[in-house]
Amino acid sequence: MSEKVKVAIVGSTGYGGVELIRLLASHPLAEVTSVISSSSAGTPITEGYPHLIGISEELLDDVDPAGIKAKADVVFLATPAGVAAKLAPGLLQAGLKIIDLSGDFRLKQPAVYEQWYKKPAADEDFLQKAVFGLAEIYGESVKGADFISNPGCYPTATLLGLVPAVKAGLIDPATIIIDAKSGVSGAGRGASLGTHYSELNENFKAYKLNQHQHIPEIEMVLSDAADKPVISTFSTHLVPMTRGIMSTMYASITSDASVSNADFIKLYREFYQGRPFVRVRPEGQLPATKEVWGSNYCDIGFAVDARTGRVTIVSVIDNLVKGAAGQAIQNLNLMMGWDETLGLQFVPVYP
Ligand SMILES: NC(=O)C1=CN([C@@H]2O[C@H](COP(=O)(O)OP(=O)(O)OC[C@H]3O[C@@H](n4cnc5c(N)ncnc54)[C@H](OP(=O)(O)O)[C@@H]3O)[C@@H](O)[C@H]2O)C=CC1
Ligand SMILES: CC(=O)N[C@@H](CCC(=O)OP(=O)(O)O)C(=O)O
Repeated sequence: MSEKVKVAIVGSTGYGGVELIRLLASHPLAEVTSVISSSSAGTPITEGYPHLIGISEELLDDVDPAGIKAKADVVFLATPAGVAAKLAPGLLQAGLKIIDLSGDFRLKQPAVYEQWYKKPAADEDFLQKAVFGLAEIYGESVKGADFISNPGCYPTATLLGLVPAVKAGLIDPATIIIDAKSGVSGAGRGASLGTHYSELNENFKAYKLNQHQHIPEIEMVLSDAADKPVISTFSTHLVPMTRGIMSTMYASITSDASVSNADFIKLYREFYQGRPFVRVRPEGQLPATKEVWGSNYCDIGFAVDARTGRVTIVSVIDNLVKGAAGQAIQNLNLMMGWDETLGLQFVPVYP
């Protein structure tokens, strides 16, 4: 029996971090050997997260590259924007493999990162080294990579819903409008005015319109798929629920001939053949967030409107699983040359 790969998590006390602990607890080939905190080293993680009693009893470790290397082979960075940019070079130099869940290494041009994230970008050499880990689109470059940048939650739902149609030229990329909604865990565990109960409950609000930091990430991949520059409108909304993202996307169909839902379904099923985490819904069935809750699935459905010549594409994920920790473990599996479904073969929690 081979030894398990040892994994450390920086930012383990955040929502992405505890979701990694939850999922890795049943991974057959990986084990969490260090949970790390910049503010609570020396205390048990179960103090803040009693649901982990009996699962993660280790005391929280300091953020120290040499100490991490002594305990682990791979490190997940589940930290706020700006932290991984500073930490990753030292961790790579210490010989660790990295999977970064933040936005710090997704955009390849420092000026673009600084424009949208309003923070200094990572060193350009390291930006170029990091592989963008959207496995269903860039799987070949993810396999065996040492440094993976996990895609954002909204871009994951959005890009899996759009790339096949853009690549095939079935929709006009210039007409794409993306209307996305997220549950509040997408904002992390920290309390804020906009996310506390009385601001959120029985409320539904748009935020960061035309300013969201995921806009350049979405445009980067759409431009790659279209093989020409694409810009699009991307609007985000906060929904009073804990988990889930729904991306509803509108675009004009390019073909003069009548294109049907069945044509989209066929195209997407062929595109995602052999990709276990994308489920293309049958004719007339649109996915809902609860149908992927707690799972690594992205479910996609279509509604072609012959009257307007447009298609509406609906794509849903659980932001903490396929949008963060689950996708990061999928990337760990590919990094290590394992089956990409290891430790992720669970059924959505329903109802
Ligand atoms: N929530 C989601 O659905 C998704 C989140 N992401 C991204 O993943 C990352 C983590 O998100 P999330 O877990 O929600 O965020 P949280 O705010 O819940 O957690 C972030 C954690 O980072 C740690 N941290 C803060 N500052 C530092 C620092 N200077 N050095 C080391 N650790 C630090 C904190 O723990 P401590 O004080 O103990 O160190 C904190 O618990 C973010 O970049 C986020 O944008 C990506 C996709 C989806
Ligand atoms: C609901 C909510 O607030 N969601 C966050 C998602 C942040 C995120 O995941 O940020 P990075 O991918 O850039 O790390 C937001 O819209 O900013």
